[in-house]
This record gives sequence, C-alpha cells and structure tokens, in this order.
Amino acid sequence: QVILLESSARYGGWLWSTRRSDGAVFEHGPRGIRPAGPVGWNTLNIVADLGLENEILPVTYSHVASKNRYLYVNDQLHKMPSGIGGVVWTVPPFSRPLLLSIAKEILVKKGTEEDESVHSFVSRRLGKELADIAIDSLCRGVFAGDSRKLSVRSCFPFLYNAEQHRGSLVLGMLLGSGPTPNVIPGPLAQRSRTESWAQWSLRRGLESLPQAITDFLAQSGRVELHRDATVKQLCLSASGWEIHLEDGVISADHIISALPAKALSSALPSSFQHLIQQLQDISTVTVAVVNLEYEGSILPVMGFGHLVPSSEDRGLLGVVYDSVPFPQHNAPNGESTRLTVMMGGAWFQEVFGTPETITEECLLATATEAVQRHLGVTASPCWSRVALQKDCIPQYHLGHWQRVESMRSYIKKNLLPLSLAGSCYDGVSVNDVIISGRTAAEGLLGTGV
Ligand SMILES: Cc1cc2nc3c(=O)[nH]c(=O)nc-3n(C[C@H](O)[C@H](O)[C@H](O)COP(=O)(O)OP(=O)(O)OC[C@H]3O[C@@H](n4cnc5c(N)ncnc54)[C@H](O)[C@@H]3O)c2cc1C
Ligand SMILES: C=Cc1c2[nH]c(c1C)Cc1[nH]c(c(CCC(=O)O)c1C)Cc1[nH]c(c(C)c1CCC(=O)O)Cc1[nH]c(c(C)c1C=C)C2
Repeated sequence: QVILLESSARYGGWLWSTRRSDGAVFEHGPRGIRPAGPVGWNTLNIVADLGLENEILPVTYSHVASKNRYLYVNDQLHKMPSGIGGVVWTVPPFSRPLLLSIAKEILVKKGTEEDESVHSFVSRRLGKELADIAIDSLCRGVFAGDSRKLSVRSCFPFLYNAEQHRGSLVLGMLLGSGPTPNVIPGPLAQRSRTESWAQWSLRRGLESLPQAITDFLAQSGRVELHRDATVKQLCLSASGWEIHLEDGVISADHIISALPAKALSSALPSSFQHLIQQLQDISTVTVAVVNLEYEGSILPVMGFGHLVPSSEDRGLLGVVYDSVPFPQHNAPNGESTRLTVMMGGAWFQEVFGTPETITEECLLATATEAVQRHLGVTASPCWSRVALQKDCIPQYHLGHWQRVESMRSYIKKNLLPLSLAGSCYDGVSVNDVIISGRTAAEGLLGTGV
C-alpha cells in the first residue's frame, strides 16, 4: 500500500502552469525538459505510459531556439558561440577564440581537491574569462546560483568525472566518463533521438505531467493520494514510522521523502541530530519569476533567451523568450510575444531584501525595465504575472557530495526506514528528480533496471 502526502492544495510542486481562458499557457516553474540520456528517456517512457504522446511539443536541435542563446554583457546582447565558426573565431564578448582554451585544456594537470567551486574548476581548466562570463551565467541559468560557491562535483558531475577519469574535459566528452543509469529508451524516447529533440514541453503546460500522474494513480486504486496533508512530525516506532499530520496519524513501514530538505529536517525526531544538521545545511534560493505578454512580435533577436552574468547585473538572472520555442502556448487569436524574466536567486536578499517585504509592483517594474533596456522594447506588456518562488532551487555548495553521502550512510548504519529523493540531493532538473524517486522505489523493492 502506497500513501502520497502533499502539503499544498495541488500536486506538482514547482511544475506550475497557468492556462488562461483564451488558451495561452504561462509557466511559473520549469518550461522545458531535456530528452537526452537515460534520465531524459526515463521521463519520456513515463510520458508515453501516461498516453501523453500527442500532447508533446518538441523543439529540435535545428530550431532557432536551440541554436541561439544570448548573453547580455556590456549593455549588449551577444549570441553565444556555436558551431565550428563560434569555436575557431573570436566571438565577443570573449577576447580570444574558444579553440585556444579548448586546445590548452587537454594539457592542464588534474586537480587534487576532492571538490572545487564551478568557477575555480573552469578558471583552472579553461581560463578566467570563460569562468567569469559563460560559467557564471550558466550557473545562474540552471541553479540561479553563484558559480563561486556551487560545487563542480555535485552540479556538473560529468565535468568532474571527465577530469578524474580522462584527465581532461575534452577527452571526457570524446571518450565518455562514467556510469549512467540503466534505462531502455521506449518508442517515444527513440523518436526523440531520431527527430533530434533538444527539449520538449506539453501542450497544456508542464503541470499536465504531475496531473496525468496523479489521475493515473487515483484511477489505479493502488495509491492513496492526500492533498492539504502537511507532514508535521515523524516518530519512529517498533513497526516503522508514525507520520503526524494536522488532523491525524498515519503508520508506515518506510518513508520515501521527496520533501525539501528543511521540511524533512523539521519533521524528524530531535534524536536524529546528525541527519537534521546535514539537511539544514542544504540551502535554497528564491527566484522571482515574472511572466510578460506583449502584443505583436517585439523581439529584436530570435532564440531561447538571454542570460546575464553577475558582473553585469547581480539581481537580473535572465530572460526566456517563451514564444520562440513554444509558439503553441500563445493565445490562438492575434500575434503575441511571451517572455519570462527571472530575478534574485543567490543575490535575492542583497538586491531585493527579504521576500516578505518586496512588492509585486517592484518586481514587475524591475522586469519590464530590464526588457526595455536589454531588448529595446518600449511597449508595455498587455498581461503579466509575478510569482515569488520562495526557496525553490537547492544550492549544491562545496562539499554537497560529502553531506549526501554522510546522510545516506547514517540512514544505512542506523537501519532507518527512510529514502531521500527530490531536488535536494542528486540533481535539480525535472528528469533528475523523477529518476531519484524511481531509484528510491527500486532500492526499496530490491528491483532495478
Ligand atoms: C523557476 C524555475 C525554473 C525551472 N526550470 C527548469 C527547467 O527548465 N527544466 C528543468 O528540468 N527543471 C527546471 N527547474 C527545476 C525543477 O522544476 C525542480 O527542481 C523540480 O521540479 C523539483 O521537484 P521536487 O519534487 O524535488 O520538489 P518540489 O517541486 O519542491 O516538491 C516538493 C513538494 O513537497 C511538498 N511539501 C513541502 N513540505 C511538505 C510537508 N511538510 N508535508 C507534505 N508535503 C510537503 C511541497 O508542497 C511540494 O509539492 C526549475 C525550477 C524553478 C523553480
Ligand atoms: C535565468 C534563470 C533560470 C532559467 N532557467 C532556470 C533558471 C534558474 C532553471 C533551469 N533551467 C534549466 C534547468 C534544468 C537543467 C537540466 O539539467 O536539464 C533548470 C533547473 C535548463 C537550462 N536552461 C539553460 C541551460 C543552459 C539549461 C541546461 C540544459 C540545456 O542546455 O538546455 C539556459 C537558460 N536558462 C534560463 C535562460 C534565460 C537561459 C539561457 C538563455 C532561465
């Protein structure tokens, strides 16, 4: 018997889509999922099992949204280098061809530290300019985080493993560098490969995925689903756990916790001090997500969007040009442009103060001013929505791998009937959190593919 407990009134967590009555879709959390690799295939296998194939909106590698990503540096948009030309020639804002950094990388000695910040790792292997501009921006565009604090070993394990196993990122990319989960691509995942998908969404927004999962589970009758059911306190008993909710107690042999680490830490018995402390040490950042809609086609460039390095503007992380990869989410009547401005992250407090005191008006004004300055859009948006996503992305700071290893070995040593899943441990993407749940369930059942 499986019981699912969710504290809020809806399932899906950060997968959160607004469907306007005229058919337009706006994402307040993730907007694109990568199909590639075993973790990507695993999600597509689930999508197919749920019968959502016809809802898929694929974006291929040849699409303009896959080819063009921009950086906003020195008050200008610069297309990120791509293709052979982008590697061989000097492409601003960089002062020398990437090929030089790549060629030298093969000769750089292997690092000796057990972990290193993403910024320090890339500075050492590829040079400071790439770390300051490209990697600083990348960490903002995935973790909303600071590359000088984030761990390369936990945030980009393939880079860390490439250096460890092959002595070089270039060789690691050419030769492969480490084990991957064993997942067999089903027909939909195979189609994504044949058709070269770079990312995908769903016609009614990504929230349709958790909605389809919960509908399927409810119909199967094999899982009890509870909304508005906050886990308040966990007590270990002779036969397993007693889970205390606001209005009752549930018994369980085993808990797979996909709660944010801090929520789990405050529910655990105080005798598990080691575990509580490690969970509390996993910090999170807040991101202000501002969806904007403009009448007509107003973008000066076409692409996925642009990122802003922290040296240019600490609080403004980037802008996604949603209507370019997913025009199907536009309202069917009349041409419009949908953008999402993301702000704050690791710099939220410094730039905006506490999330409790900042107003939606201030965030909306900051977002529309950025669109005006970066993209030259002088028109006002015809529709907007501000979502303050508190503590939405965990930060895998230096030593994160040790923290996770130590928690799992504490659980094992003390024979605790507990598994850790979700974005706080082994990866923050939608694919990562889905596979983390699967791994936990398979560990419990003693199965595994
Ligand atoms: C703005 C933004 C953009 C993103 N973009 C992308 C993207 O483009 N692609 C991508 O792959 N990923 C993206 N991500 C990352 C990805 O969406 C998340 O990391 C992932 O959805 C987290 O899933 P989760 O289930 O681990 O956590 P959550 O979604 O946080 O789910 C945890 C659930 O636990 C519930 N809960 C909390 N406390 C309790 C309690 N005490 N009792 C019971 N329930 C509780 C919460 O209500 C919530 O529903 C983005 C994230 C954000 C915030
Ligand atoms: C500007 C802030 C953010 C943007 N997206 C996110 C933030 C914080 C969150 C996010 N984006 C991606 C992931 C999943 C990573 C994965 O492993 O699949 C998450 C959690 C996808 C992503 N977005 C960008 C990159 C380079 C990636 C990695 C995968 C891929 O290459 O597609 C770049 C990017 N993100 C944002 C913008 C404006 C942008 C670049 C133009 C928004």
